[in-house]
Amino acid sequence: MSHAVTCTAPVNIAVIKYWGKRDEELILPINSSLSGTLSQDQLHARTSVMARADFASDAIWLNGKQESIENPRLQNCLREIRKLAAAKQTHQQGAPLPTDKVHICSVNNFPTAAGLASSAAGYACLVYALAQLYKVGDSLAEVTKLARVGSGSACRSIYGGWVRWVMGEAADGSDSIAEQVVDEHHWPEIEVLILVVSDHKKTTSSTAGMQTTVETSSLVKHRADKVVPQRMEDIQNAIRARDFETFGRITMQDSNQFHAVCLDTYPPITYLNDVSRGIIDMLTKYNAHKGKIQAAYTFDAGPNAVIYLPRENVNEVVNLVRHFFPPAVGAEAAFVRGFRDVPAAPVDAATLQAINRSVFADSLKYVMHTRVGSGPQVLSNDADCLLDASGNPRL
Ligand SMILES: Nc1ncnc2c1ncn2[C@@H]1O[C@H](COP(=O)(O)OP(=O)(O)OP(=O)(O)O)[C@@H](O)[C@H]1O
Ligand SMILES: C[C@@](O)(CCOP(=O)(O)OP(=O)(O)O)CC(=O)O
Repeated sequence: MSHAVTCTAPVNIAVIKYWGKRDEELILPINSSLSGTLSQDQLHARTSVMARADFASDAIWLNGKQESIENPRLQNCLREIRKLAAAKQTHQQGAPLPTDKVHICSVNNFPTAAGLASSAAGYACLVYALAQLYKVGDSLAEVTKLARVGSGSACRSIYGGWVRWVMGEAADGSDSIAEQVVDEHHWPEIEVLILVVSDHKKTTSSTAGMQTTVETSSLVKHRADKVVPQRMEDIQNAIRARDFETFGRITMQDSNQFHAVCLDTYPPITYLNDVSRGIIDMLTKYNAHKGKIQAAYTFDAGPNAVIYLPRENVNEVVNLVRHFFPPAVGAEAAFVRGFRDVPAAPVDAATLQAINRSVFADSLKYVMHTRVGSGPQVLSNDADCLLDASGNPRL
């Protein structure tokens, strides 16, 4: 008898950053964090899981290639989910036995490990699918804890909309969970641009980087204890009130502080490059020229910019990007990709004059235009399964 489930899960991009653990094994953070979940129409992981008593061993295929199942993060997820299934004895309700082996097959519809939060979508998708398979998915709070032991930021991808990860206090991690603040329908005016910077040499992984920060930075303690708690309050109020001015200011300040803390790490960590700094400069001058925040940038552990902005500003900002960070000649057609067309148009001379910076051609790979979207979904059509009847990846 075989059991199989296929799910999709979204990427999330934090506006209050998670950076630093108080427990490496359980993945418990030193501060709470908050993110927007991005639409799965543009970015998602899709994962099929199948359990059978006669599989020789657990196995995983990622983007068409078999990977080691011994990855400790993966092992943590499998162990915790089986523990839960055994405790709840869900096999008596038709779920596989916790001792059955599982085959896992996953694909991302976007580049893996390119700083687009693939690990967040990947682990969220994996544990969400396993939770359905073992029939332990009733409490989403529990599922967020399972995702957390795969990758901290993954716990926020279990919900759509705007999501907070409450750091918790318990040593066993029982209260370190993600919760939805508001769903994806609350603030539909907000859209998202991801400016994918051409240079994708991954410098320092988030896991290693934040460990060195906690060991060496004195600023990070101040950030976690004194700055983030108030920002968490303020940004949640801003989201509830759909107050973009406050939301945008806190988003940019928190990104800036995260990168300041990286620089305060010894040896220092630099994730931003000249293109990233150029984007910050352009948006800072643009916002100043307009006299209010029109678009808010945030950067994770890499040079790519994520811009949260109201729909009414999307055309102008995309055309500013086309002006100051133009694609190579001939690459214009697929430069902006997303859920609707953003027509190329000249930006008015006064705005260009106010920004007054040199053009940085061929510095971006492409711009992904997306929005805030829903949490993980179960795909119930057999044709969506990535594994064939005998548990091998479908070609
Ligand atoms: N669909 C998936 N299923 C399971 N694991 C995945 C999946 N996608 C990515 N991963 C895991 O995440 C790793 C990539 O994570 P990494 O942190 O290097 O990149 P990223 O998540 O794109 O970047 P960042 O976390 O800095 O935004 C992969 O090597 C793999 O172990
Ligand atoms: C900068 C960040 O994107 C860091 C994400 O770190 P990870 O969740 O990738 O780290 P691990 O828990 O070690 O897997 C900020 C954020 O998403 O909050």
